[in-house]
Amino acid sequence: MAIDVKICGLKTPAAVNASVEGGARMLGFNFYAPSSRCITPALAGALGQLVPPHVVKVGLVVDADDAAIASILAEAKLDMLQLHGHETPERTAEVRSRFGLPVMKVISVSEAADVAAAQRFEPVADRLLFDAKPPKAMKDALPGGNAISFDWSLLQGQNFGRPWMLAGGLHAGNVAEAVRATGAKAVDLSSGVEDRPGEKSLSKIKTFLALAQTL
Ligand SMILES: O=C(O)c1ccccc1N[C@@H]1O[C@H](COP(=O)(O)O)[C@@H](O)[C@H]1O
Repeated sequence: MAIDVKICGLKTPAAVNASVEGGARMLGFNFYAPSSRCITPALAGALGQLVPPHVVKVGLVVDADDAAIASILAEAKLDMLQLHGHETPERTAEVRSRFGLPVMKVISVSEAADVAAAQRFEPVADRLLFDAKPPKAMKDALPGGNAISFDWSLLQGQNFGRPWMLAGGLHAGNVAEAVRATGAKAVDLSSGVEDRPGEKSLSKIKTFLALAQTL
C-alpha cells in the first residue's frame, strides 16, 4: 500500500527533483504573495520543466481574480489550480470553466460544520483538500501552511463525492496516525518537509516520501 503525496511550496530545482525522485504524485507552486513560499510564475514555469508528465503540477492561489490567474498561467504550465482562500462554490465553478483546468478546493476545518460545508463544493470541484483553519489568535497566520493540524476525528467515517486529500501540520512523525484516523489516501504538506518556513529540506522530503510508500 502507498498513499499519494503532494509536496507544496517548492522553490528550487533540487527540491523539485527530490520530490519527483521520491515518488510525489503532485507538486505545489505557491503564488500567494505574503507567503515565504511564494514564487513568480516565471520560476514556476522553469521548475515545471523538470517535472515528468505523470506528476501533477498544482498552482496554489488565494482569492485570486481572473487577471492574476491568467498571468500565472501565461508563464507556468500547470495541471491543476488549488483554491486556498474563501472562494465560494460559484467562484470555484467559474475558475474551473474559465481556465479549463481541474480545481482542488480547500476546506478549512476547525469543527464538524466545516467538514459538512464541503458538500457544497462537490458539484464544482475536482478534488477537495481538508486543511486546518488558521486560529484567529495566531499572529501572522497564513490561510494555510501554518504547520498546524485539526482534529482528525472530524473526518472519521466521512464519505465525499470527490477524491480528497488531508493537509495541515503533517510530517514524518504524525502522518501514519493521521492516515489511520482519517482514512486519507492522499496527503499534502509543506512545513513538515522544511528546516524553516520557505526552506525545503531534501532529506525530510526523501524520508517523508519513503514512509508514504509504506502507508
Ligand atoms: O504554504 C503556504 O505558505 C500557504 C500559504 C497560503 C495558503 C496555503 C499555504 N499552504 C498550504 O497549506 C497546507 C498545509 O500546509 P502545512 O503542511 O501545514 O505547512 C498545504 O496544502 C499547503 O499547500
